[in-house]
Amino acid sequence: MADLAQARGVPFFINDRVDVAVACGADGVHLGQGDLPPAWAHGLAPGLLVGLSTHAPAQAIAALAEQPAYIAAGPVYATPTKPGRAPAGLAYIRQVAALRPHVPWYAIGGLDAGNMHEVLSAGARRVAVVRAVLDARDPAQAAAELCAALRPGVGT
Ligand SMILES: Cc1ncc(COP(=O)(O)OP(=O)(O)O)c(N)n1
Ligand SMILES: Cc1ncsc1CCOP(=O)(O)O
Repeated sequence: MADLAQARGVPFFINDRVDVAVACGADGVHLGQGDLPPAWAHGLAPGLLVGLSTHAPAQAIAALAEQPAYIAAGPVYATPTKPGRAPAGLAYIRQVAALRPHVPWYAIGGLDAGNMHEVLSAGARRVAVVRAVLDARDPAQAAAELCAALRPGVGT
C-alpha cells in the first residue's frame, strides 16, 4: 500500500500504530483521542506526520497545538461506522471553521454526496468518508460524485 500511494503521490497514513507506520514506510500515523499522545508519536518517530481525530472544540484547539499534519472533526452525523459515538453535528464543523486552522482539516462521519452541501455551508472544505465509497455499488462512481459535490469548495 505504501508503495502504491507513493507511486501516485498520495500521502499514506496508518491508523493508530506508530510502530506499523514506521515499519512500512508510511508518511504518517492517524491518532484518536484514546491513542498514543501526539507528542509521544513525534518523539518516537521524528519526521512522521501525525493526523488527529477531534470531537469537540477543546480537543480541536489542543490538537492544533500539537503540530499535526491535519485534524479530523466529527462525527458530523451518527454513523454505524462509529457505533455509540455521539454526533458532533454541523455546529462543531462551524466551530472548527471559526478557529481558522493553520493545517488542513476534514469533516468526517455520515457524509455522502447528498449532504455535502450542508457540510460545505458549515465551513468544511475537505471531507473523509468510509461508507459513502466502500458501501456503494460502484465505488469509483461514488468517489466521482463526492468529488463533484466538493468541487465548489475545492481550493478556497
Ligand atoms: C481522517 C481520519 N479520521 C479518523 C480515522 C480513524 O479513526 P478511528 O481510529 O476509527 O477512530 P479515532 O480513534 O481516531 O476516533 C482515520 N483513520 N482518519
Ligand atoms: C473514523 C470515523 N470517525 C468518525 S466517523 C468515522 C468513520 C466514517 O464514517 P462514515 O462511514 O459514516 O463515512
